[in-house]
Amino acid sequence: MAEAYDVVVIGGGPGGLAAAYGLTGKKVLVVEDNLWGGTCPNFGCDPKKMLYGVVENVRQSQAYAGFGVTGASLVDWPAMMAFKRGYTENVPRGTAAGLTGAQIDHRHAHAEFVDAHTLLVDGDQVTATNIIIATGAHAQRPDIPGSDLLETSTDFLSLPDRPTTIGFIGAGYVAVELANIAVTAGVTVHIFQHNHRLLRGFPQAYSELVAASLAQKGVIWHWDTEVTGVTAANNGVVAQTSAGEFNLSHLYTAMGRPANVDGLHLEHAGVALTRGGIQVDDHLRTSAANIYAIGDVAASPVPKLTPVAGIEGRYAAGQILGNTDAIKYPAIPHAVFAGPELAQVGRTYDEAVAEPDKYTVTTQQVGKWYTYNRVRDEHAQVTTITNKDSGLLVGAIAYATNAEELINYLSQMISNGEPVAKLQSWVPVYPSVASNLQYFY
Ligand SMILES: Cc1cc2nc3c(=O)[nH]c(=O)nc-3n(C[C@H](O)[C@H](O)[C@H](O)COP(=O)(O)OP(=O)(O)OC[C@H]3O[C@@H](n4cnc5c(N)ncnc54)[C@H](O)[C@@H]3O)c2cc1C
Ligand SMILES: NC(=O)c1ccc[n+]([C@@H]2O[C@H](COP(=O)([O-])OP(=O)(O)OC[C@H]3O[C@@H](n4cnc5c(N)ncnc54)[C@H](O)[C@@H]3O)[C@@H](O)[C@H]2O)c1
Repeated sequence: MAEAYDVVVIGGGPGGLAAAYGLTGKKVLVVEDNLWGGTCPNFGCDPKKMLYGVVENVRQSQAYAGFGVTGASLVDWPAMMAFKRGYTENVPRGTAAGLTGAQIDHRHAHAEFVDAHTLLVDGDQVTATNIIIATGAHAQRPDIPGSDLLETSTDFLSLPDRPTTIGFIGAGYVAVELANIAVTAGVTVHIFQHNHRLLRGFPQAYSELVAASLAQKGVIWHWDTEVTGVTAANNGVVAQTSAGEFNLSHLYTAMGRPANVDGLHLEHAGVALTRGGIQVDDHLRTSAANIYAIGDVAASPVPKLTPVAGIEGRYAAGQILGNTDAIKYPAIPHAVFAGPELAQVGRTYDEAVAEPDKYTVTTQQVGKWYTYNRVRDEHAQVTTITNKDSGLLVGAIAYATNAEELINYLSQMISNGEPVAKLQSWVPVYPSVASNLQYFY
């Protein structure tokens, strides 16, 4: 007989785990067919930022050359990867142990739908009143000859030895962040982008600062370039492109991350797809009333990030426990770890300049300010967007060393609707990222 649960969660990443831990009092099963913890701690944010920490130290140390630091600062690739593995290799076991400790049933197995209340979990039938789909996303592959020779960010993040020459198809988050790690470590890096725009979600002027910084570090940009095919070579691959042929040790696809829906048999449960993933309403309910979709797999109108998957997981759990409010997202900050970081939150630059009667947009070159001068960050730049009626901060963009921390503070002020006057009665450590806040707007 099929085992019966109140809720089955498909996917043991940040979204699925947040949902499972939020379902207090329910009989829950979590099913994961790869590594417990999902993309972020195994193949995404966390290992990426460990490598970033190493190369940021090199970049910052180089910035002080002639200002008190002498001698070459270089990346030892195998040691950097061993440092990363020291963290990642404990993630799956630790995550599964957490579920055991919380007495949440979990199975390392593949799940697929039989109908809206029944799943096949590695061949066993399991029934559930509610099902939460939290299956994440995967790297898109272009439809070109030799596509199977392309590697992904997951392969990059476990490269045991430093490659000589690599390429990325695409100029979004993944390509920019991994190219920065590689080029700072002494690798020759090519980026092939089919148009002339990187980091689409950020204001163009800011994205171009990142492009210029990467070019200065040695990244070779190939704008308006299509990769048309890939063939195997002795020491790697040859990329055929509209700009000619390139011999590369590795070529990575970084063209976006479509939803993981293959093999789920959503059609058996009446769950509809749309552009961007599984169609959900403002309660994260799919077209099947008892089934929710959260995180990267859901076509919810928010960036696909770990904190978003967490918010959506906790929200879906709350719905199953009886809450009926529509989901309301707070201001969601995001950052590209590009050495230095480009980060933003809230109302976007393009939205604000389109409504000059409503918003004041203030851009300041802050490289000569004490805070940025002391970290040798001469190109630092910050834009704030305020609402003309209320005077409140509604958006911000920063390109600076530790921009992610600056944006975290500004994000808190936006979410809480705090006026700048509130900063007068707040005492941050001086000098620090926070001690500048009142001067930005
Ligand atoms: C290189 C890289 C860097 C990133 N850096 C950042 C960052 O700095 N900050 C940030 O906020 N976000 C970052 N992200 C995005 C972040 O990793 C995702 O937004 C987050 O992991 C989404 O969580 P999720 O639970 O929705 O999906 P996932 O973490 O992908 O988890 C889904 C899980 O479901 C499992 N699964 C899929 N199908 C089935 C099935 N049929 N049966 C059972 N299990 C299944 C998968 O194996 C996977 O473990 C990065 C992503 C990448 C690739
Ligand atoms: N720091 C972070 O928060 C972080 C880091 C990495 C990934 N992520 C998440 O992962 C998602 C996926 O990242 P991504 O970089 O794969 O996608 P992306 O959507 O950020 O960028 C995709 C890039 O590929 C380009 N592209 C698309 N088709 C192409 C083609 N045929 N030829 C050449 N270029 C092509 C696009 O123009 C774009 O520049 C992000 O949107 C984000 O949600 C977040």
